[in-house]
Amino acid sequence: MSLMVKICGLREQMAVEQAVNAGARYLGFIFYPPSVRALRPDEAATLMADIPDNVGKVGVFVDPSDREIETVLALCPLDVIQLHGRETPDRVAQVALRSGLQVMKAIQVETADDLGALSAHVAAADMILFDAKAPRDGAAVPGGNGLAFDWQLLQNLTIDKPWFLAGGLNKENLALAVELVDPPGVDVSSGVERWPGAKDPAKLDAFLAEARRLADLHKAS
Ligand SMILES: O=C(O)c1ccccc1N[C@@H]1O[C@H](COP(=O)(O)O)[C@@H](O)[C@H]1O
Repeated sequence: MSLMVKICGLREQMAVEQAVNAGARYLGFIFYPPSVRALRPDEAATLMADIPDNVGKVGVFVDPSDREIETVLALCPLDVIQLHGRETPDRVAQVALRSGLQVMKAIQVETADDLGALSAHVAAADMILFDAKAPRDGAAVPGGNGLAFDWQLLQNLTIDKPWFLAGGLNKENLALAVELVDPPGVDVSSGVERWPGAKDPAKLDAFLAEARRLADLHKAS
């Protein structure tokens, strides 16, 4: 098993370099102004300048207009557009067609009902990401909340596209998550931070080392 790791919500050059050197497969940059991790396109472009081609650059959007996406793409060489709002499968397909990029659709999960539209999203998107539903507080952003959901809901899932488990992951709970869900990829933001928006070098290294350990364990078994 190779476990893909996506580190999301990057804002600092040092953290970008560290994530690349420690084996992250994807790096995520937030283009959603209400988030504490949001970046302007020019700031993100600077952070992306030296990322090697084998590491995917993911732009995270929430119900974006075409114009919002185009404004970011004018400066940022994204590989993947992550849609983390209430986008329908038709909208997902439209974004993929217009941008020519891969699209990762985030599905926010609380109960089995939240997986009802999964097959339509799988058909429309190139990748799927499962995250916890945001708190019902009206001020909450739809992701990056450090909240996990009931991972058992994803057990025995068969999806013929790459997919990621996200939501409240950290070094301590990664082994259990991987054992229960066996995801091809995992995605983390809060769990490798000192405080919202600031990545913690020690937590970042520990998370990526744990992901490598779990992948090696799986290979050896
Ligand atoms: O991180 C954010 O601020 C954010 C804002 C809006 C949409 C998505 C966002 N983040 C995504 O949420 C997952 C899970 O985060 P966490 O590990 O639970 O903190 C994160 O990896 C991003 O893909």
